[in-house]
Parts: sequence; structure tokens; C-alpha cells
Amino acid sequence: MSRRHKDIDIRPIDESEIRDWGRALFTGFLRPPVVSDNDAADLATHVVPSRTLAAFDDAGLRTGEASPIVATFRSFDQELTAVGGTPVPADAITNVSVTATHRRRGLLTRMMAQDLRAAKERGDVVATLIAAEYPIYGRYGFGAAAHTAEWTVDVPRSGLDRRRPAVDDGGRIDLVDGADVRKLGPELHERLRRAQHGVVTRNDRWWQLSTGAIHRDSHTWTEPNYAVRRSPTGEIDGLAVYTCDDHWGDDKRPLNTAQVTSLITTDPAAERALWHYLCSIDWVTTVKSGHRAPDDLLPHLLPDPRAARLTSYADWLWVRILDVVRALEARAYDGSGALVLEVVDEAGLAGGRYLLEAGPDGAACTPTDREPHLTLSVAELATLWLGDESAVRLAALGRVREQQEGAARVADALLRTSRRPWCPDVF
Ligand SMILES: CC(=O)SCCNC(=O)CCNC(=O)[C@H](O)C(C)(C)COP(=O)(O)OP(=O)(O)OC[C@H]1O[C@@H](n2cnc3c(N)ncnc32)[C@H](O)[C@@H]1OP(=O)(O)O
Repeated sequence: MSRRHKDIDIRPIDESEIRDWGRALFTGFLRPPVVSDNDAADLATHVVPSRTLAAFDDAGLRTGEASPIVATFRSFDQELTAVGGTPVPADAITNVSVTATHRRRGLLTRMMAQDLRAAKERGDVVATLIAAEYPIYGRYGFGAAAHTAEWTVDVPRSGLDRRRPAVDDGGRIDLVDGADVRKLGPELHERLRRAQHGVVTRNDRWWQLSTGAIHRDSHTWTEPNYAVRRSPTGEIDGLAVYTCDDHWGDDKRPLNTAQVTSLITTDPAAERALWHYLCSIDWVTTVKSGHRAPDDLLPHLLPDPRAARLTSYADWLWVRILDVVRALEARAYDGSGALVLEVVDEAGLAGGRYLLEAGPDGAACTPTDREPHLTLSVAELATLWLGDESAVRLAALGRVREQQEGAARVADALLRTSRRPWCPDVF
């Protein structure tokens, strides 16, 4: 007999429960439900029990070793770069799963409420996640704040001159190994995240996982190629990570694909140089770009931009604002103006009426009782906050309400950014 959801206990796990929690996670994520000793040891290195929730159904039929854990949820400290380059503290949510036998009984809803409350109390400005499916997280106040795009480049069609480098500025490209990337990458990424809104922090574990320094039985690993670009003054200003397959046509024509898993730069010259390098590797006729911002330069670095076909486009980083005042004061504004926002938050975490007075020299956001210009949910505010969405478009969709005529245009002039946000990572 299935139990009512409120009889199922939700609480942080303790250290002795990490392995069972891992098995429930693998089950929920449709991996083989087996946690090897190697996987258990790896989980123990980064799963922080106090930030890791589980739902326990003790009444189920089970034998021997089977665990009562039927749902998983984990969060960790992160920083998210706001518009203008200032990082804000974020509650990064991951490893959300509810076992198929226990779906749609409100377990995620309970775990989310618990975690967001704790994040609010800790003083996090936002919560972040990468959503498995679009319809899951809006109800909890998350908005799709940054999108991802992938292009597939038909190299022979691109019109690139593969004989010479794209940028002849005295810079160079070198192939390095994983150990070099662990040394050089973090500093490059630090510079990127001070410049690009939407970027999130990468911890040591991120660099170790992405360079094969940590081996997990539950994940396959293929050593990629790592190319760094040095600027004319010798500074590392770009890193491309890619794998190549080994595919030949019947007519002995090379038809290899270079799949980019990560490409970060701090300079457009480095971006141009690395894409050109990737499109110039002998045998490579297709380059897949990996996760890019929708306004990435790539297509327009090719003489024929149509050679870059958009093969994936989707919502990517979801943001839940927990502190409207700090979120709006942390970001930069190119224009100047004042806006009164009526923010609706059904969870009672961040709602209220706020006056935003902003300009290129800074912003102040204060609770107010002035008449609002716009009424919107906290989720819609998140989509506007990172600069990606248009308030005019949301008004047309009925997702924000103009309380004063023309307010959506004023909001767009203040909040939209000239380049779109980009989150290069999955977490
Ligand atoms: C950040 C990440 O980790 S992303 C990974 C998320 N995990 C997965 O996708 C793994 C597979 N899916 C699952 O494990 C579960 O279905 C979850 C975690 C998505 C949802 O867990 P549940 O406990 O079933 O959610 P819960 O019962 O709290 O649902 C609340 C509401 O959201 C809706 N909902 C939940 N999941 C979905 C979904 N995938 N699609 C559409 N609606 C959904 C429910 O129908 C319910 O709506 P209602 O209140 O109108 O009835």
C-alpha cells in the first residue's frame, strides 16, 4: 500500500547514508542502480551531508541491503556572475531525483521548500540549477535566465582559409595535457567570470573531473585534447577542450568530427584563433561547438555563416531570486532610470514592492509603497535580471503586467544587456 507523502520523512542524510543516497540517485537518473566502492569513495569526497536531502520510505517491501531512500536533492555553494561582473552568492541545486515508484506525491516540492528556506537564511542572493525538463522548476520561482546553443559547422562549406591562422598577431596555440589545464585553467576562468554574466564558479573538483584526474566507475571517460592560446604578450587567453572521432567515407575521404566540450576565452582574438584552429585540423570536416551563448561569435567568424547550423537551442541556467534588493543592486546598468516593481512570490521568500533607481554609476533598490510600474512573478524577474529576456515580450505573453503604459519598455532599456548571458557549465 502506498503511503501518504506526509508520512515519508525528508531530512539531511548523515555520512553513513551517502552510499544508499547515491544508489537512489543513480536509480532516479536511470543509471545502473549500483554504487561501486570507487563511486562511494568519490561521493564521500564532495557530498556534504548537511546540504544533502533524502526522502525515506521505511514502510516499503524490501530485503537485505535495499535502502528506504526514494528521493535525492543536493545543493552547494556557488557564485553566479551578475551583469557587469560582480559575483553573487548562489545556492546551486543538483542531483534532484524521485524514484519512479514515488513520483508526483509532492516529494520534490517538500525538498525544494526546505532547501530554499535554508538558502534564504544563509543569505544567498539566488538559487541556480540546470533543469532536466522545462516544466519542473517554474512553480518554485525559478525562471529560465540563460539559454544554450550548439552549432554544427560544415567545415568545407565554411569558406575558411585553412592554410593560415585566423589571427596573425604573434599569439600561438599549444597542445597541453590535463595537468597543465589544472594549473592554467582556473586563472583563465576567473578572468572570464569577472567579465561574462551567467558564468558560475568552477571548483577544484570541476577541473579534476574535466581532466580525468578523478575516475568514476559510473561515468565513462575519454581523454580529450586540450589547446591553449597564448596572446602576443604570452598570457593564456583561451582554452579549447575537444575530442575527435575516427570516421572515414567509403571513398577514403576523412569525415572526422571534432566535438568541443569546453571553449573559454577572455579575448575575441583568442576566440577567433581557437575556432579557426579547430576548423583547420586535417581530416576534421565537422566541428560541433558544445554549449555556447545564443549570440556566440562562431557563425560570424566563418566567411559563410550558413556553414554553422544551429543544432540545439534551449533554456539552460534557471535562477531563483531569494533577495531582490541585493540581486538588483549587484548588477550593472548601462542606462539610467527608476522602476517600481511589484514582485509576487508565492513561497513568501522574496516578494514585495521595490523601487529600483539605477544608472551607470550604481543602483539602489528599496522597498517602497509607491504605485508600481510592473507586476511580475519572482520567476519572471529572474529572466529579466540576467538581461536575456524582454519585458515587452513578457507583457505580450501576459507574463508581466504593465501597471503604467510603456513601463515594459522602460524596464527593457534598464535591464537588457548588449551581450546575452552565458553559463558554459552543467552542474
Ligand atoms: C537540477 C536537477 O537535478 S534536474 C534533474 C531533475 N530530475 C529528473 O528529471 C529525474 C527524473 N524525474 C524525477 O525524478 C521526478 O519526476 C522530479 C524530481 C522531476 C519531480 O519529482 P516529484 O516528487 O514527482 O515532484 P512533485 O510531486 O513535487 O511535483 C510537483 C508538481 O510538479 C509537477 N511536475 C513534477 N515533475 C514534472 C515533470 N517532469 N514534468 C511536468 N510536471 C512535473 C507535478 O505534476 C506536480 O504538479 P501539481 O502540483 O500540479 O500536481
